[in-house]
Amino acid sequence: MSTYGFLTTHHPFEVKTHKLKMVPKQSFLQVPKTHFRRWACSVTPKSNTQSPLREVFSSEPKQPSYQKLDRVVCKFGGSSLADAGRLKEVGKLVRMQLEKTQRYPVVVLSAMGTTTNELLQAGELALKEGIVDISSIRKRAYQACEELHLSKEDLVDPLLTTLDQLLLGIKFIKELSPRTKDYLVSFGERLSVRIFAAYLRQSEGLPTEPFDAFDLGFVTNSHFTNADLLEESFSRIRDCFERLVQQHTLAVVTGFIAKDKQGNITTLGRGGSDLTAAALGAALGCSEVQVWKDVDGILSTDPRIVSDAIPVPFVTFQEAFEMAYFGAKVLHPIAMQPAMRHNIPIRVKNSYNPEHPGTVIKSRREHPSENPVTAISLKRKCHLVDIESTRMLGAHGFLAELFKVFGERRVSIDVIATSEVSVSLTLDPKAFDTRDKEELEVELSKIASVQFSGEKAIISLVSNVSRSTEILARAMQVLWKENIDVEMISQGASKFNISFIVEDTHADAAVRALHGEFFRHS
Ligand SMILES: Nc1ncnc2c1ncn2[C@@H]1O[C@H](COP(=O)(O)OP(=O)(O)O)[C@@H](O)[C@H]1O
Ligand SMILES: N[C@@H](CC(=O)OP(=O)(O)O)C(=O)O
Repeated sequence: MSTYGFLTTHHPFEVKTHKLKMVPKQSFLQVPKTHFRRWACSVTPKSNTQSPLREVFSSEPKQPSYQKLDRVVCKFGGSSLADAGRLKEVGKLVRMQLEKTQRYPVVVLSAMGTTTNELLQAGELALKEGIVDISSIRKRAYQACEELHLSKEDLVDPLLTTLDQLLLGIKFIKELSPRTKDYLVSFGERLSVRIFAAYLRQSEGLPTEPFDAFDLGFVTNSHFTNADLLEESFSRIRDCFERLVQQHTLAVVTGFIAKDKQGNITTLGRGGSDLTAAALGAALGCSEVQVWKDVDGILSTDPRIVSDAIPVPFVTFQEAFEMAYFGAKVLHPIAMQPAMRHNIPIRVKNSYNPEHPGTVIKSRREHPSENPVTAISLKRKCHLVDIESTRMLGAHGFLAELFKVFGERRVSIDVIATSEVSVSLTLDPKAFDTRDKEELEVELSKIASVQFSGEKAIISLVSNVSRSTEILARAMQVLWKENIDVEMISQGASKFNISFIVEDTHADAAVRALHGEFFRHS
């Protein structure tokens, strides 16, 4: 076999033609044929797609029509806010920013430490065991208040009492809907901004005010647990900021949460505070959005797999998006969207090592990178679905019907490989539940024979795809030596990504081997 076509897609798309790309034979000569089983075809993003990403990644950056604020947005995630000691450190970083720019930054906070997970666990416990227990959340909030010399009665008790009542409600009604989950997890961010703003005001003497993002114009649709920010949010945020936040006020805003048009609290998906920060930066025309984490910026791969992963000084918005979408937990995938549209750089910094320059994310690379691979990301526990048409449909009709089934259930496809009548694709198990899976199986089996297999991993090389021959040859050599079978291979329509599907049990070894190959001399 000497011709192959490749693609990746996660946008809504239409299939145009099976445009196969020639790949020189010699690049695969040393790799046994059995090494790959699935190949991908070329898919073109649909021009009238509703996807917000489509608009972002196809359009030129817009210049804000309003006056640029020389303010920066500083977002601190849960890993930077584990306890009172960390809140003090973050306070120093905020002061440093103020001294540097002589302007108050806009601060965005996530929930402290692992509060969001604990809130979700408390919800499950109330639902399944009828036990209402917020002790870990109360303990963290009380300890922070005590160590920062703040009054817990005024600051956190009202919220904790409401949280207790909510869990009692879950216990008795025996229901924990996505809407209730969003209300439940919102307590994490609402607690942290109140504590931190009070600390900055009381101990640092700064004119600080806490704000819930929904009071500052953040409005979403009603897709609870993973809501989309509505376009009108941007003008609303500007208006609310002008009305509610004085020039001499340091606003501390909740990340992650918003409200829908009916007034229900919604959330922007796990890790969504990054998006809150980017949206604020875009709406207010800030000069930079800083995202403070517990690592020295975006690293060449997940440091929990490769302990000597190295910081990547520069990535483009598209590269950062590909990384985040394909599993790099460091940034929320959609966070790049507003920043890119308004051409606002995002800087990823380490709150534990503030001197380190971190990573800058911008529109364009000034100098081409020497390394063909920018970073490697990993998305685990994916489903691989093999679908073969059982009807006499042409490729267009078959694929159209197929994608309608996924589209109607809002299940997005990560990686796909097609021939005229058979398709292999991967699905993120977090994007659908057992009922969705059953429904998908029923609907798909009306037009095709379907086989789901779980426990697969997508390894993505975020890379310069114009060097794909070299990248593929080197990657395949390495995986072959490690005896790792590649079940599917796909080259991004975006031109920034080459993905391999392997057994989940081989994922760590594959990432280590690939990292060794592409970052050995860095
Ligand atoms: N490529 C990567 N670069 C940096 N960090 C990564 C990468 N992949 C995974 N991570 C993980 O992401 C974590 C930071 O993201 P997260 O915990 O969401 O931060 P925060 O809670 O501060 O927003 C790091 O501690 C690291 O373990
Ligand atoms: N607290 C939310 C939102 C968030 O963005 O968190 P973090 O910044 O810690 O990833 C979560 O845990 O998902």
